[in-house]
Amino acid sequence: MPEIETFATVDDWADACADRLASDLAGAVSARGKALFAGPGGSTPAPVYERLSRSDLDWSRIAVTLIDERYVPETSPDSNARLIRDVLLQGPAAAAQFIPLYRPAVTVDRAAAEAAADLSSAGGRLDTVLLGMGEDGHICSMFPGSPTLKTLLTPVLKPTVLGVPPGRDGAAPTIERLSMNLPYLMQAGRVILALKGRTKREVYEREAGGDPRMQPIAALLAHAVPLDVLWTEAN
Ligand SMILES: O=C1O[C@H](COP(=O)(O)O)[C@@H](O)[C@H](O)[C@H]1O
Repeated sequence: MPEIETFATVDDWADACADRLASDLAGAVSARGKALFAGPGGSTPAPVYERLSRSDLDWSRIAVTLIDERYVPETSPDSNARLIRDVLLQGPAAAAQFIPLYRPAVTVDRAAAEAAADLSSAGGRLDTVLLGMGEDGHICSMFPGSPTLKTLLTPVLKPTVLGVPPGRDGAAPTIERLSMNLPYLMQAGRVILALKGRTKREVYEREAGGDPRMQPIAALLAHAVPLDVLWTEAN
């Protein structure tokens, strides 16, 4: 299990996350002339996105996407794309290409297939990833106990984006979603799991010892995802 790196303040934690992402993106641009980044939605990433958006990078060579999304248009307050546009794709970072997962389509599965094709055209392999985790242990839209979890956590499939139906009997997720699968994280250059608050640390430590077929955190550890875990107690 990777060491949990502890930061005294949210500022220190967000600086460290943003510095590592910026360093990975700069390295990829320098080595290949382009870079691909994927990040989460939710309440965690805003201070990291604010800092990253101010990084001195050749943003015109960087493509930005999401690790997961609710199946809603950007006009919805639940849209992860909206967070990315409002917080990350500002200032110098406005020059980046944005590849949304959501697009209007006949079904969420069709939208997922189109998003996967667009990502493949952009190079496919993620140079660096920012990952959040819910207090129920979900990462991306891999919800413990949900019907699509087993497929999302299957390590031998190709990296792709899948449609995620709502859980049964009101279980999470409450609406349709799109999610990268585990192989997408396995082929990334680096995955930074950004955790805030004591509860999330406890969930991470508990889930790490779980069954990799059922617990997303256990799957990250079992399948050699190149993981940094950065935590601050402050919420
Ligand atoms: O549903 C989601 O939640 C997780 C965690 O969100 P947080 O509010 O606890 O930070 C997030 O990583 C994911 O991208 C999002 O779709």
